[in-house]
Amino acid sequence: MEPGSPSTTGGGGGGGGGAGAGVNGKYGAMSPGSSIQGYTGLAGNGRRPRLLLMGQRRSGKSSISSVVFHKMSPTETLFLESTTRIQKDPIHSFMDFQVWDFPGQLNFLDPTFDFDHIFGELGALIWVIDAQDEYLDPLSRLHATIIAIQRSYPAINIEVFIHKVDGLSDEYKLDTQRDIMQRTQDELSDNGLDNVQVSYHLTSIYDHSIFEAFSKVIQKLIPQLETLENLLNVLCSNSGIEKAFLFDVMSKIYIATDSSPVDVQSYEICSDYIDVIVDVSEIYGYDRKQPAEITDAAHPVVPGAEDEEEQTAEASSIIRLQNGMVLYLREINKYLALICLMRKEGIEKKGLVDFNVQVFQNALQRVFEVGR
Ligand SMILES: Nc1nc2c(ncn2[C@@H]2O[C@H](COP(=O)(O)OP(=O)(O)OP(=O)(O)O)[C@@H](O)[C@H]2O)c(=O)[nH]1
Repeated sequence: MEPGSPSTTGGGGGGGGGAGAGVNGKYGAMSPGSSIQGYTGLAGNGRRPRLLLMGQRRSGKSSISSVVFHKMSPTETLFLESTTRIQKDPIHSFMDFQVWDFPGQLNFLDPTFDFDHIFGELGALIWVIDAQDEYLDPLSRLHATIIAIQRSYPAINIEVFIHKVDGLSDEYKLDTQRDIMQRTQDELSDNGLDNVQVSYHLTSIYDHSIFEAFSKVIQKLIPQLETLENLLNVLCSNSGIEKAFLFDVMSKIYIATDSSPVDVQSYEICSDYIDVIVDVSEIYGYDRKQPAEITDAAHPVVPGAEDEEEQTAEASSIIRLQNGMVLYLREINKYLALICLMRKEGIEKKGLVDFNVQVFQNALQRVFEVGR
């Protein structure tokens, strides 16, 4: 959370220390050293991955970028004007990357375009197809693009967003996806490209699907992903947590989760929880210094100001749900928050959960430090 997040520590009815049935003896404190096992090393080349948003005119590229990265409400996208030149949007978050939004009418396969300038940085090509519109033409442009870039830039992840599926029945959505996949596979095979990995996502800006799709796209670009998953697995198994997500708060993209399957409802409730926290922060938050600022000689703690502990304490919050589950949120750093879903018995040992989360947080910091 940004400085200004609420000091909701212990809020929402958490911290109950009732009879500890259910978790006794089952979970244990994590040892600080054990949690960074499985660390696999980093690319650490200091480059900013680039996400290229391409597709036909009015397919929804600018809307996607505005909703996910600029918190625009989906209905406001109705008033977006057509993009006339490449929009380069640097995103500063837990990982710096760039989003390039291409005008739909631009023919970047034209030899006058500097291919290397567009595709040279490692990243992802996100091809947006309007599923409510005629898609055969856009699909052949996608095929031509993959064929043109594959040999020179095989490391680019190709992600197809079958977009605007909010207006379609479940059956029609799946039929459309199947058709697009089949046509793409056939076309690539005919061109001798049998092994190209293309991922498909059904998306809409009117629900969580666009955030989930972006989460998957971004995760592929995080060299530490495997380590983060291992850390979350250790945290879950030691703390009675059923599902844990590490979220980038501002974009609501989850950058890692434990290896149990993601069910849409858990993801949605965690994502909604972030909205609640961000809204509360905006109203009741106060300016908190970052730890680096506090120890910085240029910014000494002013006598009489809130004490150092309060200044640096991470925001946290607990919400008990009607179905007996508990949502536990803890700020990890300026950008990231951990959100866990657990049974109410799990939170009866809140001290243990807090301790394990602290160990997880320290390990995470070390992982990112090595990355830098
Ligand atoms: N129903 C529905 N409409 C959407 C969705 N995403 C975008 N739109 C609408 O699609 C229209 C075009 O969106 P834009 O984001 O301007 O499309 P674009 O691809 O950037 O268009 P160009 O800039 O011309 O290339 C807008 O009216 C959006 O409100 C979606 O998920 N569902």
